Amino acid sequence: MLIVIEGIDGSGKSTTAALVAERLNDPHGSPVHGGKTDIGPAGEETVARATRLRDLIWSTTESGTDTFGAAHWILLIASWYAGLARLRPDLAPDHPGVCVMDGWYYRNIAKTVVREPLDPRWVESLFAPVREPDLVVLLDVAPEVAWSRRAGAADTDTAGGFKDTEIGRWDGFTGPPRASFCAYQGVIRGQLLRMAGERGWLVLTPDADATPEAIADTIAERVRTLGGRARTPGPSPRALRGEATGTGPG
Ligand SMILES: Nc1ncnc2c1ncn2[C@@H]1O[C@H](COP(=O)(O)OP(=O)(O)OP(=O)(O)O)[C@@H](O)[C@H]1O
Ligand SMILES: Cc1cn([C@H]2C[C@H](O)[C@@H](COP(=O)(O)O)O2)c(=O)[nH]c1=O
Repeated sequence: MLIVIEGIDGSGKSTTAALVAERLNDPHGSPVHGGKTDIGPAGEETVARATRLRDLIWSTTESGTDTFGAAHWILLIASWYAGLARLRPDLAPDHPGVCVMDGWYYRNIAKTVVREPLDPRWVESLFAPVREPDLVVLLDVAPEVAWSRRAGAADTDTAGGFKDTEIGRWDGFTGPPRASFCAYQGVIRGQLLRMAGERGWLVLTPDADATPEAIADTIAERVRTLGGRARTPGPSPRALRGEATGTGPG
């Protein structure tokens, strides 16, 4: 079973995903908590190739503007996910265990269609080889909340821990870092909510003071409810996800 925690930058995806994995029992072994950049077990040559691609996407120094363009980036990212689907046994469609991923490619699609007027159907089609999760949980956190957690509430003039791309510098947002982050991430949040509606994700809108543990408890409970049914013939995982759409703690 593949569970994905999605949300804007800094919304708490990795914190929550780790806690959800801790809370789930799995007869096939311990639930795995993973990140999209984890390669998994592989030979030296494969690891070297994957590392080069990963660094090209996530570890290269990004200048203040996007030199290469949204199509370039999304093609690289689609290439990463196509390979990952084959490298990571826990992401294989027939893997019996539970994997909780912090983030998937959805945020990349959102950023791409915000950046340039590319055909959204073409952008989405690039990810056709990638496994569809059994459940996607959108942590619908306000950008102001995400900013204050990471950068500090009073810190408006420095970028805190956020990258230029997260502050919207590639997307024409030029103001002080906090204002730019909130404006840009507000647009991305809107795109993610649109995708949630179209794809039947579970949308959680936690109170700003909801603890990660409380949020993880809610998600784990929802997964337990879905888990048994998702493995039995009958309603498709998509139908089950649609059934689960709603709001959560807070
Ligand atoms: N419910 C919460 N309440 C308070 N702080 C939280 C909560 N969830 C996460 N945090 C804190 O917010 C910050 C960002 O969380 P985290 O790194 O999990 O977000 P993320 O969505 O994975 O970020 P990124 O998009 O950069 O990968 C961290 O400092 C984390 O400890
Ligand atoms: C299309 C597009 C791509 N990127 C690129 C540049 C960054 O290296 C990574 C960041 O990905 P993450 O999953 O959000 O960490 O993707 C981007 O930042 N914005 C875009 O619109």
